[in-house]
Amino acid sequence: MTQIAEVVVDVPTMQTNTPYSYEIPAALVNQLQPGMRVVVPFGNGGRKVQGFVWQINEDAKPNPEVTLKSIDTVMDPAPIVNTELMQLSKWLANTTYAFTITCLQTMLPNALKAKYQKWVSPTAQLPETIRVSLFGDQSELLWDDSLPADTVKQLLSLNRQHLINVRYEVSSKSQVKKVMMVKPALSPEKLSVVRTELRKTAVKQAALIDFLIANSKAISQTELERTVGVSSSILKTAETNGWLTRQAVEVYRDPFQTAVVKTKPLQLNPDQNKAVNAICAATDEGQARNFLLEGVTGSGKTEVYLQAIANALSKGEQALMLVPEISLTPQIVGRVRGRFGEKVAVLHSGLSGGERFDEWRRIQRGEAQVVVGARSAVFAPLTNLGVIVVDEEHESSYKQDDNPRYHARDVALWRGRYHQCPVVLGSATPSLESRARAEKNVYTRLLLPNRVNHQQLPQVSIIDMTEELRHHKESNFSSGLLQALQERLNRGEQSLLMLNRRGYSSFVMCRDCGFVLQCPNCDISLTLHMDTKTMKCHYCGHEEPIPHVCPNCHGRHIRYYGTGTQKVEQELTELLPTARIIRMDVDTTRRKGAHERLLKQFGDHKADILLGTQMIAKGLDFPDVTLVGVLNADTALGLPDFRASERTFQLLTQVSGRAGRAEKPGQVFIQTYNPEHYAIQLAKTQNYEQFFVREMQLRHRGNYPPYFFAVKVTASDVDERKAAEAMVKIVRQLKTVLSPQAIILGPTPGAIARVNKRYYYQLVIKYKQEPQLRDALFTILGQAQKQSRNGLQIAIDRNPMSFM
Ligand SMILES: Nc1ncnc2c1ncn2[C@@H]1O[C@H](COP(=O)(O)OP(=O)(O)OP(=O)(O)O)[C@@H](O)[C@H]1O
Ligand SMILES: [Zn+2]
Ligand SMILES: [Zn+2]
Repeated sequence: MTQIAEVVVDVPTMQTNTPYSYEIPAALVNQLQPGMRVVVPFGNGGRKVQGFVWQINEDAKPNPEVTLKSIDTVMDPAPIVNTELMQLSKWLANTTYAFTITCLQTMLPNALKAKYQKWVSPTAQLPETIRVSLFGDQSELLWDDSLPADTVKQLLSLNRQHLINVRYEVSSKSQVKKVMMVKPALSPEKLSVVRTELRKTAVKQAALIDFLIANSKAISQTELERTVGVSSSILKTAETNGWLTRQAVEVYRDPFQTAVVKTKPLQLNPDQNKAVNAICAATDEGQARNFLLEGVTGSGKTEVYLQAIANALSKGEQALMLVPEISLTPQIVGRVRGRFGEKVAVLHSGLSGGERFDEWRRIQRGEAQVVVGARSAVFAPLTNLGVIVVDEEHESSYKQDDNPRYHARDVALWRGRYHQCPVVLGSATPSLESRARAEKNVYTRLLLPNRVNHQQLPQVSIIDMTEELRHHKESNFSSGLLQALQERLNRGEQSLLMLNRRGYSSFVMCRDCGFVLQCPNCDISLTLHMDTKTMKCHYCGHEEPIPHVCPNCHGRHIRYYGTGTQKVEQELTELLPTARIIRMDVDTTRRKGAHERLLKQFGDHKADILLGTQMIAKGLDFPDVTLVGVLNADTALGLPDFRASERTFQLLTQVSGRAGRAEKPGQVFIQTYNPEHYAIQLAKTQNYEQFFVREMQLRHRGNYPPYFFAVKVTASDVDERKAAEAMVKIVRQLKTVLSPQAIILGPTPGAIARVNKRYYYQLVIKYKQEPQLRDALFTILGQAQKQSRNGLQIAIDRNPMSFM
C-alpha cells in the first residue's frame, strides 16, 4: 500500500496551481501531516522546490502507468499552516485570481519562505584544467546570480555534457534567535572548595566563582561578562573545568520600543454601552454577526473595541484587531498594550524580519491572545477567535495592490464566519460599500453619534484660496489660519497642520526652457530628495545626482522645488519665529522608531505645531490640540477617480476630528480652491449621512460601486504594441461571455503609461451578475502565462480601489 501526498509546489504558474502527487517514503509515513513544508523534486533537471502538504491519501491506488516522485525531506516538525488557513488560502486564490502558493506564502512571515541554493561539483570526467579554473581547490561552487555571465554559459554547457553534478538545497530563511545562558554546575559548597584551591593571581576566576556562589539562577552570558567583568575565554575554561554549564536558549526579539502604561477600563457612556453589549452577546452566543460601528471622531470607538476584546478573553477566546499601517499609529498599539499587556502581539511591516517571525511564533504557540496589526495581520494564526475588529475600515491600505490583491476586511469577514464570532467594522466615515451593506441589514449598525462627554465637534471654516490670493502675495497660509495659529501660541495650546502630499511633489525644473528631469524608464518625473541629495524615481527606483546644468539647453538656471513640508516649515518659521515646530513626513520618519519619538515629543509639549503629511490625519488623540489647519484640501479631488470625493471627505473629516478632543473646544481651517464642492462642504459639518446619500446618487447614476462590481485587467509588456494587442484580444474574448448589462471601459493606456520600461494598458469591467466572468478571467490568465516568456504580463484586480 502506498501513501500519497498532494503537495502545493512553490512554482507559481497556472499549470502548477493544483496540487501535485508525491509518494511518501516509508520513513516519513508517520511523520507527515497536512500543512507541513516539504522539499520535493520538480521537473526533470533534478530541481528541488519547497511545497506545502495539502492532503494525504492513506490508501491511494497509484496509476501503474506513472511513476510518482518521492518527497525528499520534511522541513517542519509540526504543521505551520492549520486547516483554517489552508481553506482560507483556497478561497483567497479563487476570489483574487492568485495562485494558491502565492496565497499560502502571503499568510506566513517571510522567514518561512524557501531559500534556494544551487551547488555544482565536478564529475570524474571533467578535464583537470577546467576543474582547476572553475573550482580551484574547492569541491563545490555556489551557482547564483553573482556568477559572471561567461561562467554561467560554461556551466550550462558542462551540465548538458554531464560533466558536472548539480545539487539543489532548499532551506528556510527563518532564524531563531538564541541566547547563551550560564548556570553554576556545582553546589555553593563545592564551589567554595574550588575557590580556595585557586591560585592567588587568578582574580577573575575568583570573582566569577563568587558570583556563581551567590547566584544559582541562569544568567545570559553577555550579562555575566558585563557584571563580573570576565571574558568569554574564562567562561569556556570554567565550563571545561565543570564549574558551570552553558546552554543556548531560544528567545523572542522584543518589537516594542516603549514601556506600557497600564490602564483600566473606562466607565462607558450609554451609546458605548449599547455597542459593547451587542458585540459581547454575539461573542457569548458564538454568532458570526457583523457590525458597522459608526462613531464620530472622538466618540470613543477604541474603548468599545477594548471592552469587547476583554470580554472575549474572559471567555477564554482570542481577539484580532486590525488598524491601518500600524507603524503609523503607535498611539493605538500603546492603548491596546496598556489594557492587555503581555497578551498582545503586534504584526506590521515596521518590524524586522526576525521580530515578525518571533511575534508570529508567539501567536502560533498560543502565547499571545490579542493580535494588533496592519493588513497582513489578518492571517495571524489564532485558533480560537472570539472577536475581530477592523478599525478605520474605510482605509485603502487594507487592500493589497500586489498579488494576491485581497482586502483585509473581506478576509476578516471570512474568518468571522469560520470562527462563528462577531466582526466589528469601525469608522467615523465608513466606506460606501460597508454603509450600503448596513442599509440592507447585512451588517448591524451601531451608532456613537456624539463625542465622549458631549464635547462639541470642532468648528470648521472653509477658506477660499482664490479669494485669499487676490489680497496677499503667494503664501501657504491664509490670514485667518495664521491668526488662529498665533492665538494658539499665545494661549500655550497646540496645532496640527496637514499638507496633502500628492499636491507637492518635489522636482527640478530649468527656468530657461522649462525642462523637467524625467525617469529614463518611466513616464514620470524624478523626485528631488534633499536628504540624500539625489533624484529618484518612485516607481522603478532609478536614482541619479541632482543636475547643476540643464540637460536640455545647458543653461545654469535650475530651480529646485523642495519637499512641500520643508518649504512650508521654512515659511512658517519666518511667519511665526517663536513657534516650535515638529515636521513629520517621509524624510523625518525614515528611521526606525522616529515616528513614535516625534509623536511623543509633541505629546510632551516639546513643540507647538505638528506639521505633516496625511500621516498625521488619523488616530491621533492629543488633548491640547485645539487647532487643525489643512493647507491644501483639493489635490485628491483633481484625480480622475470615482472615489476622489469619498477620499477627500474622509480625509478632511478624519483630520478635523483631531481638534478639540478633550475639554477645550476645537477649531479647523480648510484651505481650498473649490470651496463649493460638496465633499468639502459636507466635511465642514461632518455630515456623513448627507454625504452618503449624495454620493450614492452619483454612484448610481454612473453605474459605479457599490451598485456595480468591478474588475480591472491590466496588460503590460516591454513592447507597447504587444500590450495593446493583448488587451484588444481580451476584450474580444470577454465580450463573448458577458451579458449586455456589463460595461467595459477601455482598453486605455495606464494612468502612467510606462513604468520600469514596461507599457501598461488596462480595462475595467463593471457588472452586476456575470456567472461566466470568473472562468473567463482564469482562462485569460492561463493563456497569458503561456506567452509570458515573451514578456507579456496580465494582472487582474477584483474590486479595485481605483480605476486609474
Ligand atoms: N467612556 C469614556 N469616558 C471617558 N473618556 C472616554 C470614554 N471613552 C473614550 N474616552 C476617551 O475619549 C477620547 C477619544 O476616544 P477614542 O480615541 O477612542 O475615539 P475614536 O472614536 O476612536 O476617535 P477617532 O475615530 O477620532 O480616532 C480618548 O482620549 C478616550 O480615552
Ligand atoms: Zn522609473
Ligand atoms: Zn533648460
